[in-house]
Amino acid sequence: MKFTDQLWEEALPVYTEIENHPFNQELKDGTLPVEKFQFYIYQDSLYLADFAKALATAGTRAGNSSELLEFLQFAQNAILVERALHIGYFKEYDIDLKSGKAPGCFAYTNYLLAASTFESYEVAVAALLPCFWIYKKVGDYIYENQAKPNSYQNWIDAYAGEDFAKSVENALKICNQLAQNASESTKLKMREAYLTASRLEYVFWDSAYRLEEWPV
Ligand SMILES: Cc1ncc(CO)c(N)n1
Repeated sequence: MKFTDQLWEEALPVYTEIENHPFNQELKDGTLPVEKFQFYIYQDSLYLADFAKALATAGTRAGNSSELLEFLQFAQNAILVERALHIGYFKEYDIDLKSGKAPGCFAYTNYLLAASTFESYEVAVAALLPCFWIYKKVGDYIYENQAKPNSYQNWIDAYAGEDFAKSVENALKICNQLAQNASESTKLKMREAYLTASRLEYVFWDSAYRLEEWPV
């Protein structure tokens, strides 16, 4: 059994909650209120800017230049997706750019930045993996079950598409290679990091669905 299969099995209850979350169910059915999607897109633009930094940072800690290159490409891609959001959705919706990160986005981005900086490279990679893998699974699930036409088609196509699938495959491969050479204690930390980041993926969607605000 691959290490990533073990990760998937352990975090499956979290993934199931993500798939069943009203945000993703309504996105799939095309009934998600546009206000919630706008909130999500704005939060996601803030997320992607930090995600790119976390990816580049993890890359600098890789043991070889091919993994460094892979992570720099992931980082570049996150920046390009962030820009595309601005060119596309930000123009389409009149998004308020001033409110800043809601607590859910804040928790997730800061976790990824901290993990990529202060944890071992192996643990950093495990923390970054759910961003790829969960989005791929959610994208495929929605694509296969979606109502047509769907006003969120661009978003669905981005994550169910082949380019994103390639990145996910590469991230999984790196994670499995690292686990093969890792100690038991490192693998335990990798599993914890994967689970934590999976939970934060849930928190991020839930935050958007609730239009989350700081309590004070
Ligand atoms: C919150 C979140 N996680 C993962 C991705 C995919 O990179 C994204 N765009 N946003």
